[in-house]
Amino acid sequence: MTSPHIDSSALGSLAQTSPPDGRGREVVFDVTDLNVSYGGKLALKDVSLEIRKNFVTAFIGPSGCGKSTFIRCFNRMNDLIPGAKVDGTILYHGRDLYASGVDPVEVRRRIGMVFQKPNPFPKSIYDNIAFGPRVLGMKKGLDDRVERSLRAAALWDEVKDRLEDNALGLSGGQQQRLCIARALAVEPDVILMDEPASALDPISTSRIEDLIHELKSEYTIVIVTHNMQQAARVADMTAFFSVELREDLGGRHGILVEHDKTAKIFTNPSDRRTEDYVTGRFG
Ligand SMILES: Nc1ncnc2c1ncn2[C@@H]1O[C@H](COP(=O)(O)OP(=O)(O)OP(=O)(O)O)[C@@H](O)[C@H]1O
Repeated sequence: MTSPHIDSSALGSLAQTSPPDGRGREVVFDVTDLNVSYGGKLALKDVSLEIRKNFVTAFIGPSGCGKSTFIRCFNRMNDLIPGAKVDGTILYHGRDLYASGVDPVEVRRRIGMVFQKPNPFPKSIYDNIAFGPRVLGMKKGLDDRVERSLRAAALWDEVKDRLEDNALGLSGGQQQRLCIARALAVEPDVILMDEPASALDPISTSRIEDLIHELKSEYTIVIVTHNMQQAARVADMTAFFSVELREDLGGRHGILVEHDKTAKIFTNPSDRRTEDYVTGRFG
C-alpha cells in the first residue's frame, strides 16, 4: 500500500536508504508506561518506546493526540506547566530522568528544544548564541563557539558580517536556524523539535529539513510534525499517535499506536489505524 498523501519521490529515496530499525544502536531514551495528565485529566496513556542514537524520530498523529505533551517529557518541560503530572519511567542513557536529584536545568542543557515559533531573545545575533554558554560558565573560546554553532546551523554565511545586529531583524527561517544554533551552542546530546518548520515558507522549511539531515550524524533528533511528507523525508523512525475515547477514563486521551521504521509506517503499517491515517481516510 502506498499513501496518496506522500510524495513518491520522498518515499523512493527513503526506500533506497531505508535504515535498519536501529536494533544494536545505543538507546538514548527508554520510555516505559508513561502517562501524562493536566489537572487530573489524562492526556497521554501508557506510552512505551525506545529512541535510538543518531536517528531522527518523528511523532505524527491527529491534533490533540499528545505529540507536544510527549516531546516535552524528554527534557522535563512539563515541569514548568502547572497541573501537569508525569507518571511512568523515562530512562536517558539508562538514568531515570525524573529521579530526585536530577537537575532539570542540566537535563535541558543536554536535551535542547526548538519550538514551533522561532523565539530569539531581543538581543544581538552573537548574544543569542552566547547566552547559554555564558550562563553555564562556558566562556572560554566564546567567539569560536558562536561561529561553530552558527556554521552547524547553516546560518554563518548569512550573518557573519552582522553579528551585532538584533536577531529580531532576521527572517523567520533565519530566526529558526538561529534558535537551532542557540540550542547547539551548549553542546547538547539530543535536539527536540516541536513543529520546527510549520510557521515557515517552503524554502525555509526545506533548509530546516536539510539541516536535520546534517545534524543527525552528531545528534539524536526527535521531531513533532503535522506534515506527513516531512516525516517521510526526514525521519528514520516514526511513531504514530492517535486519540482514544474512553468514558471510564474521563474522555479523550492520546495513545501510541505504532512505532517503526518510517518506510514501514508509510507503506506497510502493522495497524489499521495507522493505515487509515497515512492514507488520509482519517485525521
Ligand atoms: N498546558 C496544558 N494545559 C492543559 N491541557 C493541555 C496542555 N497542553 C496540552 N493539553 C491537553 O493535552 C492534550 C494533548 O495536547 P497536545 O498539545 O500534547 O497534543 P498535540 O498532538 O501536540 O496537538 P496539536 O497537533 O494540535 O499540537 C489535549 O487534550 C490538550 O488540550
